[in-house]
Amino acid sequence: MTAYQFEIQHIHQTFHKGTANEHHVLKGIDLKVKKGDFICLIGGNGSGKSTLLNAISGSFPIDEGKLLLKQKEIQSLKEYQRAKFIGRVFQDPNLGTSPRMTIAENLSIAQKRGAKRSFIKRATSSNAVKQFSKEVEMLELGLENRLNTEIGLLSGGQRQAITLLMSVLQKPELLLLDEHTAALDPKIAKFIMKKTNELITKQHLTAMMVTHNLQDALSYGNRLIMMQAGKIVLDLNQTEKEKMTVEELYQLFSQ
Ligand SMILES: Nc1ncnc2c1ncn2[C@@H]1O[C@H](COP(=O)(O)OP(=O)(O)OP(=O)(O)O)[C@@H](O)[C@H]1O
Repeated sequence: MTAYQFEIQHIHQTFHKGTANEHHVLKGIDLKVKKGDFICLIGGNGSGKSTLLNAISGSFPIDEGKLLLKQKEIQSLKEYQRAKFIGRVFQDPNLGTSPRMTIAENLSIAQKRGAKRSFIKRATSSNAVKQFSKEVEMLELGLENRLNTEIGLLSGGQRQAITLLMSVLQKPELLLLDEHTAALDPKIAKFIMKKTNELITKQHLTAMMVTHNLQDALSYGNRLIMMQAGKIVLDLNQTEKEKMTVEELYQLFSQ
């Protein structure tokens, strides 16, 4: 029997239950994810992609179903508890970092999640800085020389690169990327996508990435999932993905 890294078992989610605005957004989602799977998740506006990632990370308690991470049920855990093993990057580069803290301090928070601030200060003044410097260097943005710069002074692209690094610093059991390049200019978006792929492959991370870029969805990862109206309607493996063209995928998307 395959031991999956992550399993979604029959998730349902309805918002505004019992009111005129009742909306059944996730309609019985099932998914088995192997360790090292890098899944691209596509689907039209409002199909439920972000809601699915929110359900996984614990933004709200799910109505029905189970979430199993390495065979342990996590659906009852609070969002902050899941954050210890689930990394997340959002579309907005302003989310996920503390703007008034330096790059080093932000990285320190990511590394010592849950530690007291005094500990974070000590960590940034010790060998940790050297280690951060090495990690930041791989982003190839020259930010290793600006570790004491406040995050709020960085450009959106630089900030998103740091957020990405922070999300993988503790080697998450599952990494969730929600259109994390969508707010960036095309050049930096391409660069961040390349770095994302490098980080995921190098660390053999298990990841789910929401994207509206069909080319990225075909180029990256080993599996492609499409959602429509709260259901998974397409699930392609690596071989099927390699055979598919953007035009063919677009046709399926538009059905
Ligand atoms: N917390 C919430 N309360 C009420 N409705 C919600 C909530 N979260 C999501 N929805 C609704 O669920 C539906 C699906 O939204 P979701 O953001 O998951 O779609 P999506 O596939 O990520 O879309 P997009 O591509 O536009 O980001 C939408 O109609 C949205 O308004």
